[in-house]
Amino acid sequence: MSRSTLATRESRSPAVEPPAVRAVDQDVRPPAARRIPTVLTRCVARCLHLAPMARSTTQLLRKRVNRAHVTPAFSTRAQRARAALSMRPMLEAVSLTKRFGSVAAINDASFAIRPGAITGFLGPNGAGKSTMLRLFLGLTHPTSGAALIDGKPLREWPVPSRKVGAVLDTQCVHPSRRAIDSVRWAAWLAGVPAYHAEELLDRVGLGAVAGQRTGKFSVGMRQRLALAIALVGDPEIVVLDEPMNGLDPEGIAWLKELLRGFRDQGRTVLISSHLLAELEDLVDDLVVIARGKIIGSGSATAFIDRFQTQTISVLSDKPEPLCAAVIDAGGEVMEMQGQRMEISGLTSIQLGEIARDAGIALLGLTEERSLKRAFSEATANMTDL
Ligand SMILES: Nc1ncnc2c1ncn2[C@@H]1O[C@H](COP(=O)(O)OP(=O)(O)OP(=O)(O)O)[C@@H](O)[C@H]1O
Repeated sequence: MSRSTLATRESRSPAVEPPAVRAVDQDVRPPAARRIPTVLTRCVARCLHLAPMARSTTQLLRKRVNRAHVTPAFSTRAQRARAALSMRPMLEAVSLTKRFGSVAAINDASFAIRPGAITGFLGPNGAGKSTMLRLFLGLTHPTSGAALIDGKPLREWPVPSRKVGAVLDTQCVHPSRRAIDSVRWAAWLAGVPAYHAEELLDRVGLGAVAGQRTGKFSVGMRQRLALAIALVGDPEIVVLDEPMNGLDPEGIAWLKELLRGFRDQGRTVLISSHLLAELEDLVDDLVVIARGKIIGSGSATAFIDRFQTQTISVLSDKPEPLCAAVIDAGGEVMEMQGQRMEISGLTSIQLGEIARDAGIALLGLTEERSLKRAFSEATANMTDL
C-alpha cells in the first residue's frame, strides 16, 4: 500500500486510530524545538522500516511526534497473554506470492508462526527470506495473498512499533549521531516514549558507548544498536535478519540468551540465519524456504526427524572387516576415512551386535543428528518434495 493510500485509509477509518489519541491530538502540538533535519528523519525512518507508512517525511514526523505525546500506556503483557491463550498465529503467510518480473521470489507460500516461540527462518541464498520478512513488515507489497501480523497487515495496527520490532539492516543509523540520540530519535519516530533509551543501550551491551558517534562502530556494535532501535516500542514480535553476522562467539551467546529471555516473556521471535549450528539449540520451530517455496514448517525436532537420514559415526581398528559386515547386514557405508566410518540404515544397537558377532571392537560410536544435516537433505531434495 502506498503512503498516500495509508494516510487516506486512516483518515477514512476512525477505527484505525484509538479515539483517545485523536481527541488529544488536537490539543497537543510537538514543540518547535523538535524540528529535526529531513535527512536524519529519513535515516531513522529507514531503520524503523516506516518508510511506506507515511506520505512524506514531514507528515511522518508530525504524526509520530503527536503520538509520542499522547499514546496511552500500552498493556503489552496482557496482549501477549491473550495472544498466547488464543494461540492465533502471530505471523501468518496466506497463499503469499511476490514476483519481481519473471522471478517468483515467493511462490504461493503459506505457513503460520505461533506466539511465544523462537522460529528459525532458513533457506539457501536467494531463497526468498529477505523478501518474506519485508512482506511481513509492509516494506514491499504482495503480488497476491497476504502477510498477516496477529491477524491483519502490520499497517493496520495503530502503533506498528508496539507490534513488531525488526532488524533487517544494520547500516540504518546516521554515522554522525551519537548512539543514544539514534535510539531516542527512533523512539520518537515510532511514537513511543524515549525515556528508556539508555536502558535499551545497556540491555544490548552498548551502555558504555552511548555517547559515541556511530560512524566508527564495528559490525557487531551496529548489530547491537539496530537491536536496541528495534526494541524501542517494547514489541510483541521481534524479527531479525542475520543478527549473528559480525558478532564474536561471546556476542552470539549473549544474543541467544537475550532471545531466550524474550521467549520467556511471551514474545514471538522470528530469526533468519545461515549459522545453523547456532540456531540448533535456540529455535523451537522452523520455517524452511527454497526457491520461493515453503518446504517445511513447524517443530524443529519434527523437521530434523523428517529430513535427516540417521547416520552413525563409528571408530574401529578393523574398518574393512566392519565395512563388509555392515553391508552384509543391509547397512550402507556413507564415508570411510582411516578408522572412522559413517554408516546409515542401521541402529546403533544393531551395529553393536554386528561388530560383536564379527569379533570387532568398536572404539567409538556417535549418532549424528543435526539441523545442518537435515537442512542439507531437505534443500538438496527439494525437487522431490
Ligand atoms: N527488488 C528486487 N528486484 C528484483 N529481484 C529481486 C528483488 N529482491 C529480491 N529479488 C530476487 O528474489 C529472489 C529472492 O531474494 P531474497 O533477497 O529474498 O533472498 P534471500 O533468501 O534473502 O537471499 P540471501 O540469503 O542471499 O540474502 C532472488 O532471486 C532475488 O534476486
